[in-house]
Amino acid sequence: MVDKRYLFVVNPHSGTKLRREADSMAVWLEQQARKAGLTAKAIITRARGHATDLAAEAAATQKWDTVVAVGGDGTVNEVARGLLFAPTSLGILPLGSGNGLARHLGIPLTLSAALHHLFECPSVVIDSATLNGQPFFCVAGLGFDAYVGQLFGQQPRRGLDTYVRVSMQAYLDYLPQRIRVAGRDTEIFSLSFANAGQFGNNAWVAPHADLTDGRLEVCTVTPFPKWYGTALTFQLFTKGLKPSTYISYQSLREITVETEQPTLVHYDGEPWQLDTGRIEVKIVPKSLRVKA
Ligand SMILES: Nc1ncnc2c1ncn2[C@@H]1O[C@H](COP(=O)(O)OP(=O)(O)OP(=O)(O)O)[C@@H](O)[C@H]1O
Repeated sequence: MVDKRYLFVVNPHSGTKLRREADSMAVWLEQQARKAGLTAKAIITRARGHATDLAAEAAATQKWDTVVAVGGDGTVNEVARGLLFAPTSLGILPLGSGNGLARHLGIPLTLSAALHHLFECPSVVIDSATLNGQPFFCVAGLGFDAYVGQLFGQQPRRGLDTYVRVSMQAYLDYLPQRIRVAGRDTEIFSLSFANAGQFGNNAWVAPHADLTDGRLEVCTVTPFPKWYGTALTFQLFTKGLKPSTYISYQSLREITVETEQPTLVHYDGEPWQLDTGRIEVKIVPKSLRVKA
């Protein structure tokens, strides 16, 4: 059955385009849906968390078949957490900075193609995961990636160019951190919990990740010499990251990590300063219906 009723949730703080064009985007989306013979409403979010309230209400009332996150992975996260275990589907129009989940799912990146795809494609049921109870859908982690997420969140402007600048700056001042996993101490550059394969912008941290296998791909990067940074970056952006002296993978349903101090983590690129040194990450199999 093709979905007929669409609620578009537009985040005016995603990427670079929506900041200027959220109002006209909302009008255009409703028009396009009407032209396609569909029922639709577009709402611009008023604050962080608003998208979750809208999605949760849609799931509870079943007034909408699909709630569409119009934005990046942060918006996808907010909408998706309101739809967990509901018959209502998540849709994605990737207008953020990284768009990791959309890219993993093969959703087109141009607006008109993504909208056409959204109206035509079926839905599939995928896994989600939690980090200390906080749902995530793409990738969560600690170390360098969390530091980049924090610096990025502090920038007045989003977008790919900001990501590149912030990542390079972070690489210069980031210090590795010590963690304990299963009674073993390790020094890490980063530790990533991948439900989907990439952070966004085609940075593939776990090219083999499968959204429907009931597992997380845990990627540990240990501190590496400067010369290896170039090779690592090349592999990351060519989907070629693989086990090496500095990189290892584990395919797990859950993992507990301990840190000496409460640490900074990220979930789907959103920074989060924990108030505990214990990090529990778990897969939640088959928990989200998504149009892809
Ligand atoms: N009305 C709003 N006002 C302020 N912040 C908002 C609002 N609605 C959503 N947000 C927040 O905006 C942030 C950025 O959104 P999002 O992640 O979609 O964009 P992005 O960071 O540019 O893209 P990506 O995550 O793909 O890199 C998220 O943290 C989200 O919670």
